[in-house]
Amino acid sequence: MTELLEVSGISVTFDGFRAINNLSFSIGPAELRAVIGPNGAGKTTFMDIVTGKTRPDEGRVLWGERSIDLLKLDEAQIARQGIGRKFQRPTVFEDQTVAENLMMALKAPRSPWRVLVWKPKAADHARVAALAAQVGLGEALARKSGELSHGQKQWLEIGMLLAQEPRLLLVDEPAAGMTLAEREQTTALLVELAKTHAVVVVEHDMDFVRRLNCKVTVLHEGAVLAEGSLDHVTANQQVIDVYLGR
Ligand SMILES: Nc1ncnc2c1ncn2[C@@H]1O[C@H](COP(=O)(O)OP(=O)(O)OP(=O)(O)O)[C@@H](O)[C@H]1O
Repeated sequence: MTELLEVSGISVTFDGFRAINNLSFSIGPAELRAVIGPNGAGKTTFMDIVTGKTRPDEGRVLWGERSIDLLKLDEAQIARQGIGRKFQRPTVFEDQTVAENLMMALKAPRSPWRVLVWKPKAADHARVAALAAQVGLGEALARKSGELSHGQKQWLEIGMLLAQEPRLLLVDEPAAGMTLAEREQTTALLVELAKTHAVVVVEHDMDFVRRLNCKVTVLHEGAVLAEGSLDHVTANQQVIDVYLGR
């Protein structure tokens, strides 16, 4: 398949409530996509399904050139396939420096006994410096993460995700709580990343979505209500009724 991720006809019911209802979604290997929709539309549940946290009752989730069936894999296996998720609240280790946080996130040996004896090599330090530069923290390598601004912590976390070499990044409300300057830098970072990755951004801030200048998927009641450019979806009367016009 030419898409990196292809989700078709998924549904999930919680205690009789259909949170996802015959949802289909696909994204290419170098594509930026914004997912918007009212509270309870199913955005989080959709990401939970892609990352293996929630199992759909029906439907398919296929991944990569070999159309791997992600529904057969557990969360850790899906992450290893190259799917990274960034939650809204940053979870960096505040007592560690930027460099230390990035080093911990590198694709180093993970078996318990090897981790104990693992010593970063010159190439690992170079990779950490490159990751920091990529997310705009090149000058902040030695700073304690707890001292960073909210926006910088978000970028550090994106850097830690990138350290795992994902092909798809799922990013939840990256602009929340950011200053205008930080939002602009975040836009530039996501646009740049999407030249070489699939990037799905869940966001409520419509100004931020407009600046992303990408295809938009509108979810409502667990299904795709509209898809296309932001101008296209915001002209859709149903989208206005259920989301924009509130
Ligand atoms: N584990 C669960 N058990 C029961 N209901 C759930 C569960 N998870 C989600 N839901 C329900 O499914 C619906 C979709 O929720 P979801 O969190 O995916 O929406 P969302 O679009 O992410 O909303 P928001 O913008 O508020 O984050 C909601 O009505 C929610 O209450």
